[in-house]
Amino acid sequence: MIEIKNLKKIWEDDKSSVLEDINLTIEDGDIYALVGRSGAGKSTLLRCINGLTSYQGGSLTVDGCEIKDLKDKELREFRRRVGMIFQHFSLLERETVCQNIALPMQCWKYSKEETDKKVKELLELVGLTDKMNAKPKNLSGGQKQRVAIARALTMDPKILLCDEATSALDPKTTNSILELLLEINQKIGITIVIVTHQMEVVRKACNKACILEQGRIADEGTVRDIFIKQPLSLRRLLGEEEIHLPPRGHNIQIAHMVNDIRDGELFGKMSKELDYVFPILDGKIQEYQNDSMGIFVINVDDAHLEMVTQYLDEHELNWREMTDLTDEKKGGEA
Ligand SMILES: Nc1ncnc2c1ncn2[C@@H]1O[C@H](COP(=O)(O)OP(=O)(O)OP(=O)(O)O)[C@@H](O)[C@H]1O
Repeated sequence: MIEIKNLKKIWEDDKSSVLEDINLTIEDGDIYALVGRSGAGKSTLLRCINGLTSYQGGSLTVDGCEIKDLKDKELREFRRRVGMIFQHFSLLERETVCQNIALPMQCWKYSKEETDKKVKELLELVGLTDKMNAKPKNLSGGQKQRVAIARALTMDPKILLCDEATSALDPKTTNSILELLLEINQKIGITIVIVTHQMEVVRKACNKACILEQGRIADEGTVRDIFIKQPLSLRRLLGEEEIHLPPRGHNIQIAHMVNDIRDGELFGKMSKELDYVFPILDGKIQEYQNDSMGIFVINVDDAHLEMVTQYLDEHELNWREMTDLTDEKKGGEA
């Protein structure tokens, strides 16, 4: 378990604060997303977790062990158990796939026999057995990331840190890498922490997330709750300011998990029961780990606002009025 309490980090050079009062818990087996705008402090927080950068206040423990108290040798030992992958894969171009994967075991002086056995297992896990003798320059981006994942798993880490690991990949390849990460998470129970700016990565792969804004946690919780409640921080991140809505009436956004809708077609039923026809301005279904979420925007006139919002509350549907990003009515918090 990774426990972070009141964490504070200041850059030494200019004494600027980059992380302030960070509190979060990442349970064993979580796939946890750290999201936020560029410069919010995501990579810095990730680097605090594996001791690549220090922190000045608060506490960061991994399985009860305070990272900033670790001496050099202990820190090296700790890092063996934390794998890391990056956006640009960081492979050695002159070495083959096999040699790249074997690298950490060679550094730690494992026997050739043990190394070969492990590399073979990992090649199978990441689906690259047929590319074992290829050089990175002859691999696609997705294949390179598979090699990097295999290399990160050689020392049987308990934690895998992913820093924008799918940002350089096309959507289809991103999906295949996410499927691999989910498979690894389920097969070996590894905890995965993902820094990303890709919301589809958060929705498809992660069970929990934290939104960082200027070095502070703006929102934190299960991915399902964050996306269904659509907090201000998420909308700022999604750039909702740019959506143009009708100036008349009330634009109500409704979010629900598809599995939660038991009574068939939601809006037809609502319109019939309320005897009120309203326009649906926008609607999309987004894929989540084990479900899909419907997000719709309807426009309601003044006279029917109370009736509609009461209906939504009674049916425990998450809704909010899309006014501006700071002042809004909200329901469905239950
Ligand atoms: N060594 C450093 N010294 C001083 N400031 C730094 C240093 N490294 C990073 N920063 C600053 O700290 C802030 C957070 O950086 P960080 O890389 O953690 O952000 P991020 O959320 O990961 O951003 P991005 O999504 O662009 O990678 C930024 O303002 C950055 O300029």
